Amino acid sequence: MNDPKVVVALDFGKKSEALSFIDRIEPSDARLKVGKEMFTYFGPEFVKQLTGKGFDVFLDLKFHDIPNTVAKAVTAAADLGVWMVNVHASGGEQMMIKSREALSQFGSEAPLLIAVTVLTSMGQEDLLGLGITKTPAEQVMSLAQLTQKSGLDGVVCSAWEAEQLKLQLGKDFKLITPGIRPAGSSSDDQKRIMTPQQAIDVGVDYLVIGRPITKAADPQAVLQQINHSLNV
Ligand SMILES: O=c1ccn([C@@H]2O[C@H](COP(=O)(O)O)[C@@H](O)[C@H]2O)c(=O)[nH]1
Repeated sequence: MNDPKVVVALDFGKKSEALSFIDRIEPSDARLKVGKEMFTYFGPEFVKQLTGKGFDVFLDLKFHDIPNTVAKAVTAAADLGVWMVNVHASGGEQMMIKSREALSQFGSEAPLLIAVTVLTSMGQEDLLGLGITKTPAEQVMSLAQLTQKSGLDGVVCSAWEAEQLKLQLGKDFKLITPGIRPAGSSSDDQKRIMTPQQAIDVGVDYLVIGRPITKAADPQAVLQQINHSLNV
């Protein structure tokens, strides 16, 4: 598979567990996501270890700060050689534009720059708690429109919003969706979920999958089953 659709969220508690999984898969099987937990424990060296093995790494640190700080943070991510990096769309247009501009110096080597819209662990009630009266779908759409206007490559959203986003923002605007659950697996703390096959069918570009793989007795076997079910 030349363009693996699955991005495994490497939320392993121990580095040794992550490495033993990685040693049993190929870069053509999956891309890897390093998030806040593993990055905080193991830092840039861990990311370099993964890129050194030939894996595409999505550095999921969801930067959200003033424009200057975030532009420098995404530059540091690009210096690490990651495939994709993200910011929070709610950081606003100026923050996203400055980040996009900061990556222009990397030319064709620049990582994909995407923005988080509404976390997949959130539903209508959670938005109301923040004083947001839009539905999750409406809020995702307005943040995605702002993201596209700011020149970014795509968004993190749930698969529930994918069809409408592709329709309104075009097929080249990348959709990366956590909240993916194979049929029968626990939803954990995710609220807007879909199965891998359904997500591909509604037009998602990359599926972020963590616990259904990382908590399995045989993570490599589960990944292969998911890839097989996708038939891509
Ligand atoms: O809206 C979002 C944004 C990021 N995530 C991250 O994706 C994985 C999902 O892991 P699962 O175990 O498959 O639930 C995790 O690292 C989150 O930090 C998200 O879930 N939702």
